[in-house]
Order: sequence, then C-alpha cells, then structure tokens
Amino acid sequence: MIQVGIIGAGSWGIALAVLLHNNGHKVTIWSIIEDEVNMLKVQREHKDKLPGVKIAEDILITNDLKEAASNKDMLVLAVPSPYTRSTSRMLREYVSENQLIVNVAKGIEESTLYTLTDIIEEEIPGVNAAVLSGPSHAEEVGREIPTTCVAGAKAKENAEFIQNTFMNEVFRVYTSPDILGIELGGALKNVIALAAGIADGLGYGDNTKAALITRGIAEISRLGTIMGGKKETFSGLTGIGDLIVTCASMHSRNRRAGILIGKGYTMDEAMKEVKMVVEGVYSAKAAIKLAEKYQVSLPIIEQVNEVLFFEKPAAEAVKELMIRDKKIEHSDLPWE
Ligand SMILES: NC(=O)C1=CN([C@@H]2O[C@H](COP(=O)(O)OP(=O)(O)OC[C@H]3O[C@@H](n4cnc5c(N)ncnc54)[C@H](OP(=O)(O)O)[C@@H]3O)[C@@H](O)[C@H]2O)C=CC1
Ligand SMILES: O=C(CO)COP(=O)(O)O
Repeated sequence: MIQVGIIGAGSWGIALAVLLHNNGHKVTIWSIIEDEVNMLKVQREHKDKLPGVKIAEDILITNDLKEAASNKDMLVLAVPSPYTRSTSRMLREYVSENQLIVNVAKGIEESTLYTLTDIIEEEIPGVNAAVLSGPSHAEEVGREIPTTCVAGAKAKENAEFIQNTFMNEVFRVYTSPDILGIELGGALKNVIALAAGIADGLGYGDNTKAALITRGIAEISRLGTIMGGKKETFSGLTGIGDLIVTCASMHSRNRRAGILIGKGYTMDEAMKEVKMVVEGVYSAKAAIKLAEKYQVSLPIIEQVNEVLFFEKPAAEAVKELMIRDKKIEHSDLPWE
C-alpha cells in the first residue's frame, strides 16, 4: 500500500481515486472548491460529473492542499490543463525534493507552448514529473470497463512504479520513456476530436470521420516528431488510441462541443452547454503557434482554428480541406 494524493476532484480525479483505492492504496483527494468538497463528503459521489461512481468512506476528501500533498509517495495532478500552472505553484511549498508527480491532464500552455510536465518542473524545481495517458474516459474507468494507458517517466523505475500502482485486471498500464510524445498526442488529439464532432454535427458520415482520424494522426505525428516525440508513440495508445476514442465517443467533451459547433452553435455557446472543460479549444491555438514555430503544415488544425476563432462556417472549412492542392499520401514513399 502506498499513500497517494489526487489533486483535482473532477471526473478523472475521482475515477482514478476510486481505482487506486480499489488497488489497496491510501487515497486523499483535493478540490480547490470548498462547496464541491463539502458536497462530495456528504454524497460520496459526483452526481453531475461522474454519476454512479461511489467514493468509499475511507478516501479522504479535502480542501486543504497541505493535507492532500504532504508526505505522499505519489501525487496525481488531475486539474484541467489551464490550471496546471496555478495548482503547481500552490503545491510547491508542500512537496519535497524528488516528489513523484504524475500529470494526467491533457494540454499545451498557449502563452509559453510548454507541455504540462514542463510547467510542473518549472513551478516545482527538483520534482520528478511523469505522465499517465491513453484512451480512458472516466465514465468507463469508473465502471471498471477494460482500459489501457501508458505511464511515461524519465527513469524506468518511476514508470514501473506508476505501472505497478495503477495496474489491475481492468486497467492495463504500459511504460514508456517518451514523455514528450505522450503529452503532445494527448493534447493535440483534442483538436482533431473537435473536428470530428463538427463533421458529425454537420451530418457527415463514417467516411469523413475515418478521414479526419487518419489525416489527423498524420498532422499530430508530423508536428510531434519534429518537436522530439517518437513516431512509435503517435501510433500507440496515447496517439492513435486516444484519438480514436475521443473522436468516436459520446463521453468526449471535445467531440460533444464539436457536434454543437457543427450544428451552428458558437464556440462560447458550445463550451457553456458542455459545462466541463473543452481543452481542444486551448490546444488549437497552441498548435497553430507550434506549426509556425516548427514550420509544419497542419491543415485540419488550421481549419478548426478558423471555425473556432474566426467565425468560418464549418461546412466551408470542410470544403476547403477537400479541395486543397492535390497531394501524394506519404511524401516519403517514392515510386520505383
Ligand atoms: N474525464 C476524462 O475522461 C479524462 C480527463 N482527462 C484529463 O484530466 C483533466 C481533468 O479533467 P476532468 O476531471 O474530466 O475535468 P472536470 O471538468 O470533470 O473537472 C475539473 C475540476 O477542476 C476544478 N477546477 C475549477 N477551477 C479550478 C482551479 N482554478 N484550479 C483547480 N481546479 C479547478 C473543477 O471545478 P468545477 O466543478 O467547479 O468546475 C473540477 O472539479 C483534463 O486535462 C482532461 O483532459 C484525461 C483522461 C480522461
Ligand atoms: O482524454 C480523454 C479520454 O482519453 C477525454 O477526452 P475529452 O476531454 O474530450 O472528454
């Protein structure tokens, strides 16, 4: 048994708290919102965010960050990516040198273009920042539906420690040294999931969805490898795997927001309607900046930005993708 502090009591934080408790660990879960903590302490369930998933009485729920973060073998950072920096800053005074912090959020900071482990390491010098990512909707993990993820860490021992802590017969965890590739895949797939949702909202079909997923992973991989991620990672669970689940599932907030936009909602209206965090909206802007910085072409992601931020009608964006210059599918595949 180890002591784990889960920082963030949204749907993913709660699903992982329940999983780790089922694995026999001592779990404390923290939320910044006092009302949420009081509600969770009484109801032992988040009826809005993760209905039907009971939080056992011996999972400690707290609004006190010191109580949640001090003297823990592992911290799991499960706040939405726009809060990774502010939360890391608050955590700094409670964690010791070499503290293992497992980031489970998915995003890229628009102002700095940092990944989330970059932010954690900048705000809390001396920690071991790692990731856990993959195709894993909280709603299904909470119902113990078989799921696979990847634990990424600089040191093999840390990746294996995370693997051993999380893994059970319904949650299989692989290890990887490619933290950057894992984080880029997780953040950028949300932008393509918005596109897939938009296509659904426009009434397009499975052919369109397959095209967006396949050409979407090509964009993610093109940018991700130039930035230093490994190409194998983009064809693995945290790349194509997470992209498939997010583009296909009604659990995805990004896809659901996209569907509404495809039906004519504005970005703000769609985000309000979905209620929970729609991180693809932030990652879309960051991706465009990265494309400029690294001189990479990202046609789908560019069109998503046009629709989200420049009021381009969604159908027009799809048409522009279809009538782009003619291309060879794989530019590095020569004819004999
Ligand atoms: N849900 C999922 O299936 C999965 C999610 N993830 C990732 O996990 C991360 C968290 O997502 P998820 O749990 O679903 O999000 P939710 O929207 O369910 O919950 C987010 C939580 O953060 C709280 N919050 C609000 N403001 C702040 C703040 N200033 N500082 C810290 N926390 C704040 C929210 O409070 P309030 O309720 O008041 O808004 C809420 O409790 C995201 O990056 C997501 O991509 C990864 C894999 C699966
Ligand atoms: O990352 C996820 C599943 O792996 C969740 O995606 P959404 O944020 O779109 O709900």
